[in-house]
Amino acid sequence: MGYSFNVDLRGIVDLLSHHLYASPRVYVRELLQNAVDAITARRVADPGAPGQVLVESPAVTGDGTLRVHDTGIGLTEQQVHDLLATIGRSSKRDDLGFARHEFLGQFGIGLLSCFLVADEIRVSTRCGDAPTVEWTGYADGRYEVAIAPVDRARPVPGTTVTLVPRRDAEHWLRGETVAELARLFGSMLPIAVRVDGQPVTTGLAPWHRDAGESATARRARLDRYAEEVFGFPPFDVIDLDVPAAGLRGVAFVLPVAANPASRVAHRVYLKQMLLSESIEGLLPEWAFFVRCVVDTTELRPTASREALYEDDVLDEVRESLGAALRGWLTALGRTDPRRLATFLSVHHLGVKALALHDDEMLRLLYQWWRFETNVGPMTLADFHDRYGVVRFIPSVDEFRQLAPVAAAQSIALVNAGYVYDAELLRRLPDIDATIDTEVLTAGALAMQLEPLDPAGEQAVAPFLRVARRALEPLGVEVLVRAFEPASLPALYLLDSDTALHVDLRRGRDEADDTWAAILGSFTAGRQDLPQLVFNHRNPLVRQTCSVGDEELVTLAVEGLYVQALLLGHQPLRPADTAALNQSFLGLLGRAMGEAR
Ligand SMILES: Nc1ncnc2c1ncn2[C@@H]1O[C@H](COP(=O)(O)OP(=O)(O)OP(=O)(O)O)[C@@H](O)[C@H]1O
Repeated sequence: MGYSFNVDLRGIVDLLSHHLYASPRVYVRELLQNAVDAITARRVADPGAPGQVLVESPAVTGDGTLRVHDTGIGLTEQQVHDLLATIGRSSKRDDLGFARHEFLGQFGIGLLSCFLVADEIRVSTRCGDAPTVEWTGYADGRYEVAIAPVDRARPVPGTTVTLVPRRDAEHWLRGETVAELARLFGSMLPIAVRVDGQPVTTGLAPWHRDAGESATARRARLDRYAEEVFGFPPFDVIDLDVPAAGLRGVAFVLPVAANPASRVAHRVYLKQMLLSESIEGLLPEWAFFVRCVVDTTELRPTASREALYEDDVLDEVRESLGAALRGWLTALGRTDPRRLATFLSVHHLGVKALALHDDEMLRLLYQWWRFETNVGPMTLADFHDRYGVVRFIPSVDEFRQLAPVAAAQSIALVNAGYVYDAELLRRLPDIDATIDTEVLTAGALAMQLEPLDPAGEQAVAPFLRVARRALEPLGVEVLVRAFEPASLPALYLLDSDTALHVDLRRGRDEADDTWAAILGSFTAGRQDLPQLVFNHRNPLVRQTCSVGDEELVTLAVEGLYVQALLLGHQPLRPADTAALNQSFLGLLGRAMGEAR
């Protein structure tokens, strides 16, 4: 046997009025919406019918209540029972239960939001020539209906909704508060709304074009709007138009970098009524550098009207708005590259994140973003034109260390150590197969440094022997090469791969047996060591090579080793610090001894 659900009316009213909405202020929106929908409905049959909504605050009514009068279609007694007293019943859906396009409402619960601020809702309504009906609803789910006595019969069709405020909610009904909320939610409505006699609607969207308004004046007006609503003077304003979603609006480009992790909230109107000031997910995630204000006829609200319903139309809107922003960026590159460069200097992180998966954005960066290189700041396009292979180093420290040496060997290098850069450079062949990219490793650079001739090799052999003996305990391989700049005595070379194995080896030596065995399995068979390359063109190194005094050579080698570590921004291990102390104190001792 089948049963129907029972409903606890008080629980449902409480749920729908108190727990669906984030703030009581939405009651003004729901009342305006019902009034506007009623006028729309009346105008379907009678396009010339008056369209006015008048709100009277307690200051005007004088009895502590708030009243909303409209010149809409009104309700018959039967409709009152059917629509006002049945939760979830709405006149704004078609026979199949779909929302009718011309109306703002659809769920049949909006009026209940008035219980957020009121104990009692009274409706006096007249439809056509039918008698005026009075309905009173209470927060506990009871309601009363009666035909109005003659002295309260309405002279013309329309509806008045009266709210009797709850004790602690009177402030929500104050004239200024209601006017402010009516302006916030309804200023764009095409129907005249007055609060205590003052008009609150203009019917104009911020992006409208006044006849005779110049482009500069419109831009100044939009700038003021962005300041007022979003709190910043926009870097640029992008007009948005997605006909398939009945969407119009503008995107304001932030003048300062936004935190990619922060909430990106937009102001969204549905059929000219503000849905929410903080809608997320309207744009693709990467578009964190704009704030939008849009009006749409096709997107669907959730029942609380505080978010957009995730559906295919929203997906398409997201895609179209993303395309509009990308179009703006590429157009800026064509028409005003300097402005694009300024934009990129602020928002490069966002664009780089986008370029990881978007060829067009990668092309834009390739053409216009100036990377740090060891031959000065330069776009990748220029770099490629000048040097062919786009050689880069994926670590800032390594770049700092190798850049001057590479420059002296005429090797041009890009610093790709900042976030996303290395991945973007590796992706360059995706946008142009003729672009070669290559990571410069420390090992490859060492290969470029000129070896000594056989006689030179022989001459430095005693030095090498002493240097190797001094540095072997520190796990460093020693070489002598001749390279520029001659002012650099020694170069410490450690690429990331080797660094990893050096770390693992160190960990293995310091760990207990179990860990040592695990770490050992990673380093097995690898003998990579960092290299210390002495520069035979450096006068001090030449001198050290020719000194017969082994103790002095050892002290000099240790000192030069630690200096090379510091130049390469390498951390000093205890053994390195010990070598530094030994060298410094030893050399001082020798100098003092000689001075005596
Ligand atoms: N001012 C009014 N004039 C005429 N009819 C009204 C008025 N206010 C409410 N109604 C009727 O009461 C019904 C229920 O209103 P309610 O605000 O609860 O829901 P809705 O507007 O249909 O949908 P939503 O929950 O999406 O707002 C409406 O569908 C409408 O038929």
